[in-house]
Amino acid sequence: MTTTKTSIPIALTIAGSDSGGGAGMQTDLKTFAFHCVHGTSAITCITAQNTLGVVRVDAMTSDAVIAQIRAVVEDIGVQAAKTGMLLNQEIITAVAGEVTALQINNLVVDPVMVSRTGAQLIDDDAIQTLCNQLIPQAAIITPNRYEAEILSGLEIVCLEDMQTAAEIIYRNISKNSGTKAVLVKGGGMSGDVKGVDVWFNGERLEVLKTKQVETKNTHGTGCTLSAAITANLALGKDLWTAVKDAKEYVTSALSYSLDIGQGQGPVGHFFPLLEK
Ligand SMILES: Nc1ncnc2c1ncn2[C@@H]1O[C@H](COP(=O)(O)OP(=O)(O)OP(=O)(O)O)[C@@H](O)[C@H]1O
Ligand SMILES: Cc1ncc(CO)c(N)n1
Repeated sequence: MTTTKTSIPIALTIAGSDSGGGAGMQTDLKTFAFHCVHGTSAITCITAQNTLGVVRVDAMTSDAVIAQIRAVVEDIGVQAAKTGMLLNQEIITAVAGEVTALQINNLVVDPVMVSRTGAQLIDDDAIQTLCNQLIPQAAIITPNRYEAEILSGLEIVCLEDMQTAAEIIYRNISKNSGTKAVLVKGGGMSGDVKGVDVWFNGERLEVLKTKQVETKNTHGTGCTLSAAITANLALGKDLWTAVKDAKEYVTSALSYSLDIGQGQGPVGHFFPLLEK
C-alpha cells in the first residue's frame, strides 16, 4: 500500500475548553478544519458550559500549558497561532514566555475577558499582565465591545466610539510592539452597528460590514472569527485579506447557526459547505 504525504498548514489554539462545543478550543479546531488547516491545541482551562452560560471553570497548571505548546511547536511547527481564554495571570505569563522563546509568529490575540452575555472569563489581576506581556507580541488583537472599553478606557455606544477606541488601543500597544492591527468587534452593539467591525492598522481605519444576521444563536462568534483569521494567516494570506475573509466566514456560519439548547446556540461551522 502506498501512503501519500500531505503537506498542510498548521495552526495552534491556546484556549479554554467549552463542554457545549460552541466556543473555545472546540470552535477553533472546527474552524481550522473548515479552512483545511491542521489544528493543534494547548488547553488552558476546562469550562463546564452550555448555551445558558458558564457553570464552572477549572484551570490547567501553567506547566501543563507550557508542555502542550512546546510539544506542538518543537515537533510539528506552526505557521500561525491564536490565544483565547487564558483565565489567570500565571497562565498568561507562561504563554507570553513561550511565544517569545519559541518565536511564534502570526499570533492572533483574542483578549477574552468578558463574554457577550456579560460573564467574566478572566481574573481581574490578569488583565494588566495580558496587556503588558502578551498583547504586544500579537500581529492583531480582536476585542469585543466590552473588552475594547476596558482596553481604551472609553464607553462605546456608537460606530464613532468603536473607531476612536480602535485608534486609542492601537496607539497604546504599538508604542512598544510589533502589533500591526486592532479589530474592534461589533456583535455586542445595537441597532445598525450590530455585526459591524472596525479595523485600524495605524494608517487605515476601515469599517467591516457584511450583513446583520437575525438570530439569538451567536455563541462563539468571537472565537470563530479569530480562529478563521489564524487559519487564513497559516494559509499565507496577508493580514487584511485574512480578516476580510474571516468576517465573510463568520457571517456565513451565523446564517446557519444551530438552534440547540435553551439559550444561545452556536454558529454552524460546516454548514456553509451546503452553499458550495
Ligand atoms: N447578529 C450578527 N450579525 C452579523 N454579524 C455578527 C452578529 N453578531 C456578531 N457578529 C459578528 O461576529 C463576530 C464576533 O463578534 P462578537 O462581538 O460577537 O465577539 P465576541 O463577543 O468575542 O463573541 P463570543 O464571546 O460570543 O465568542 C464579529 O465579526 C461580529 O461583527
Ligand atoms: C472556553 C471559552 N472561551 C471563550 C469564550 C468566549 O466566548 C467562552 N465563552 N468560553
